[in-house]
Amino acid sequence: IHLHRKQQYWEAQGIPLLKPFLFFFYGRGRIGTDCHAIDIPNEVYQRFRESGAPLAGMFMLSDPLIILLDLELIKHVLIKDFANFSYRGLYHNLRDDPLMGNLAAIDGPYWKRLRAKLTPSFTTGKMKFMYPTLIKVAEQLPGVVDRRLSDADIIDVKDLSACYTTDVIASSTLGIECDSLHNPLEDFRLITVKFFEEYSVTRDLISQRLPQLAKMLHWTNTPKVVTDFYIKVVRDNIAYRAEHGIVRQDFLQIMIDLIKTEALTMEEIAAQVFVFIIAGYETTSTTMTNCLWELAVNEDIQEQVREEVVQVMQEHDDVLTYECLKQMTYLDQVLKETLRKHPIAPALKRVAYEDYKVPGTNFVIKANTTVLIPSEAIQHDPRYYPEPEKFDPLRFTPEAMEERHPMTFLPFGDGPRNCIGLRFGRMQVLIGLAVMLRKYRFSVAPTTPIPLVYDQTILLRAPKGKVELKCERLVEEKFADHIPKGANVEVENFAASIRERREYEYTDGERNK
Ligand code: HEM
Repeated sequence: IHLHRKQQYWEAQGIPLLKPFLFFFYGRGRIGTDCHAIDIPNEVYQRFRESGAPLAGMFMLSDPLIILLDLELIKHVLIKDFANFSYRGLYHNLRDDPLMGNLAAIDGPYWKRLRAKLTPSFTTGKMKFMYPTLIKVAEQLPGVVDRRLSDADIIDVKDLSACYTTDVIASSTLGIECDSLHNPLEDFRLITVKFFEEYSVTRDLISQRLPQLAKMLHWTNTPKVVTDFYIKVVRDNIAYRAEHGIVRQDFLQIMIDLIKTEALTMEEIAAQVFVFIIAGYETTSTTMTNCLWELAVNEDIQEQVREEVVQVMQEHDDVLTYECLKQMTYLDQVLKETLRKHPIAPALKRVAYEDYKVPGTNFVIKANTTVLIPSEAIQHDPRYYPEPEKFDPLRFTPEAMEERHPMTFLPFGDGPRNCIGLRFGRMQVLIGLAVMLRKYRFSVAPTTPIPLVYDQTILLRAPKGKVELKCERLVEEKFADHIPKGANVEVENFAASIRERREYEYTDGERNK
């Protein structure tokens, strides 16, 4: 009877519904093990996208879930009628899990106030200010890569990107120089990894659907050791700065300044620091990994982007300035195409605050209904991106972008609740890529996963296991410039002999296995 009533919810309105196979089960196996949480919503999108209906339905456990199909309706939900869709409806249990009192998880007036206070810390001006901090970390990359290449010509770009991102974020958020690039067992990195390792997609989905029960059971999303670590680091850091009169230009300082006008507790401050690290870590490191993977698979595109990086840097005395990044337009297109093909968040989530009549129709989205914007499915829709599995940065020339509806590209979400760290995340990835491509050539190794296999156990889209690529150090252009004409041949021969030797050692190593 319950199921029947629920199904009537859709049928009464004529909304297309993906009917469950049995009760509320779709017969696709266990979410988080056999399939990814986004697989069924993606199926709804694919099945009904040409039905003419602006939205379609399915069940998540026993609750109706709406999948938006129409781009104009998506624009209404994210931007024009945001006032009715400002809630994300994530589970939080602040009594047992104070770090979940963060900007991404909270809703309502507290979110609105906090977002307004934090937004000024992500302006272009603030990014320029943070730029040297990022460059300082990025400059360590070649040394680290060389060291890792000393006994193999294969590198796990996933691990490398994760270490780089951890160091950038620790330094720009808390002013901590954590150096996990040189020491991957650094506390800060291990604690961040622990958060992701202990995360359970099943527990998260159940707690979002049944928050009261989850609270009664004291369910938390953050392991206690992670909570204790962050609260201690933030408390010690604030006390140290106060004692020594230190004022730094990082995110923690912005929070310290906020205490003057907002009654924020230590837990609330730690929660914001925590979300910048958690939201910034997996997203940026995975984007960098995916991009290097695509460039290894598409070597012609890699050559083209490297040419741009080298040329722009030469115009700036071989220094990677902030202005360089703005001039590297092809690199930016490559990044956009990476985020189009591999969006880290495969869907955006909003909850209707009040009943909402879909403009131009008689459909009503009832209050408290969860609405999903299936960004990954949209970004793979051949109507907007022909041959969606092809990696083609030319889709993102200004002219090509102008021709598409803005809601066809949503890797950072959109509207007042979009990604607050968008500029910071982009800058971080672009710097990392420019530094790496300037010095190294990446190609497919026998151990490279093709295609990329996504991890089913997390809500984000990230590759499973290692992402190993063959990596070859390039001849230093500066060095080549300074040698007499004709001697270039010698340099090339030298480089070729190194390549050959590496090739030999690699195949030899493989044979010996
Ligand atoms: C390539 C990198 C990144 C990607 C792809 C990404 C993607 C996203 C997406 C899709 C959302 C949800 C937007 C929506 O619902 O409309 C989001 C929210 C958020 N992101 Fe990012 N992000 C990235 C980097 C960062 C960084 C570096 C930070 C912090 C410094 C950050 C902090 C946040 C926060 C705090 C939110 C929640 C905002 C709110 O609810 O008001 N992100 N991000």
